[in-house]
Amino acid sequence: PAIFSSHSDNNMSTSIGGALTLTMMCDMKTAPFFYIRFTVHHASEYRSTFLPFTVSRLPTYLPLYGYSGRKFNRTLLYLEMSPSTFNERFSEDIPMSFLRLHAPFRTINLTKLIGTRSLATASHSFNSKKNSQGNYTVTLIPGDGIGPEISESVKRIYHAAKVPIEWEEVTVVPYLKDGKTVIPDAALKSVKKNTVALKGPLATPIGKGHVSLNLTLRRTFNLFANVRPCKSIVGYKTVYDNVDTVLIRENTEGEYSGIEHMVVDGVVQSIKLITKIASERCARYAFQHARDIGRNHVTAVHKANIMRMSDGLFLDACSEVAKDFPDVKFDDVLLDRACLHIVQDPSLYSNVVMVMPNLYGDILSDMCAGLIGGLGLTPSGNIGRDASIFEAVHGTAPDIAGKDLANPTALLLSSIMMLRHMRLNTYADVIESAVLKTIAEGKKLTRDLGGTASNTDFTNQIISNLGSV
Ligand SMILES: NC(=O)C1=CN([C@@H]2O[C@H](COP(=O)(O)OP(=O)(O)OC[C@H]3O[C@@H](n4cnc5c(N)ncnc54)[C@H](O)[C@@H]3O)[C@@H](O)[C@H]2O)C=CC1
Ligand SMILES: O=C(O)CCC(=O)C(=O)O
Repeated sequence: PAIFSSHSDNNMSTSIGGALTLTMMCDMKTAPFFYIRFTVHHASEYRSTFLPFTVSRLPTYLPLYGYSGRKFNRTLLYLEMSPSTFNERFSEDIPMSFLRLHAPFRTINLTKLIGTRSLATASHSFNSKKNSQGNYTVTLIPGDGIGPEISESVKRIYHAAKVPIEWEEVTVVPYLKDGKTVIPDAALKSVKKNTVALKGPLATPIGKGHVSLNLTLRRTFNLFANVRPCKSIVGYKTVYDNVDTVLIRENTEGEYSGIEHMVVDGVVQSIKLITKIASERCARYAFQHARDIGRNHVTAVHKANIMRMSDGLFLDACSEVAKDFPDVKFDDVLLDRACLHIVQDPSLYSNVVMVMPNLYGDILSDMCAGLIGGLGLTPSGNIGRDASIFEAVHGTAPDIAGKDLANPTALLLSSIMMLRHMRLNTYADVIESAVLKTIAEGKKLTRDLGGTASNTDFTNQIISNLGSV
């Protein structure tokens, strides 16, 4: 059962089996040693308890003497409670609104709660049941921009291939609840119930407006590992014909933690939050995935030479997890060097699973997509404990939206990852063969692949190439 019911970005949202972390802005009045009292005010009861948070000061202390004629003594504190303590202390539902934090000895003044988050510790495996018609129900989020067009293409191909899936279509539009942008309840309920979703891209306004609902979904459902494979398509000629990279991106924190604030006018601070627990579970997934796909080599990609503490922690976590996988070779490489190597000779990474912090995975996967023919071709799976959501690497492509020009391959290949996750391997194989054959034939290619076909023409060609299941 969920402990905190709210799923909004700035609220506590965690569940048994998770850990709880809090990040807060504080005015450091005296020494940075203090206890935090954590109280639960419930309609029927009042409880007050000291909780064994581990408190650490992030290296973000900014003594801005003379900068604007004032001295700033503000710092960010990061608190973490281990999963075992969390589980020991909590075994019931407690709504967020009943939680209060206190600093009892007035040594510290909590000025602002910037972010709270929870961490899942194990990955979800698919165990849903078929409905009375013999189909699995899967949530479909068509999304924005080209999303509805490419989703329609997937639906048509699935219908033609008689895949035993019934789509439960939900929209994800931002709406305000208690002053915060949240995802509609119907969408959350559907993903929670079905535990598997296929998602089109969602647009995020730049520099203003609502927060990314893509990131909100990943955090809400603890989608802690983002698997991004990228493979040259036989018969489709690019500069490289030997790309076969597999990248696992930490999906819930790092540079995408969404913890940003203005220190003073003209000075903005953005926190790259790296935790041992999130790094370890991502690394564990990467090692397990390497075993599952028959690669006996994991490489951590990082910049621990510069970000010694944050990337250093990520790297240490990977090295620690490596000890549990003695059959899998482990090494590491600096991100810039990895980029150089991949564009010079992608085959260097064709027997490896790369694992890396969030931002690096976002950028490196687009770079790999460019090597095989573009973003129209690369799929991904967001793997979590509470659910798994499959989506293309690309965005909403506003430049071609509504024109029937989009290439549906990336979403289709994401759906094929989803079918394998659901153990519907035969259907996955049939659809994959049809899409790869269509591209290799080159008769009906979308414009991003150098052809003149519309999405509809391309989809029709895939359908005509479907073998019998
Ligand atoms: N996971 C998600 O939902 C993601 C959402 N976005 C959002 O998407 C919006 C647009 O972002 P952009 O930077 O323009 O990136 P984009 O990936 O939407 O487009 C980049 C370029 O690739 C092309 N492209 C992308 N997908 C294609 C496809 N299936 N077929 C043919 N061409 C394709 C576009 O036409 C464009 O020229 C933004 O609001 C961004 O925040 C971006 C990346 C991921
Ligand atoms: O959320 C967005 O709009 C962009 C997200 C993105 O590029 C990603 O993390 O895959």
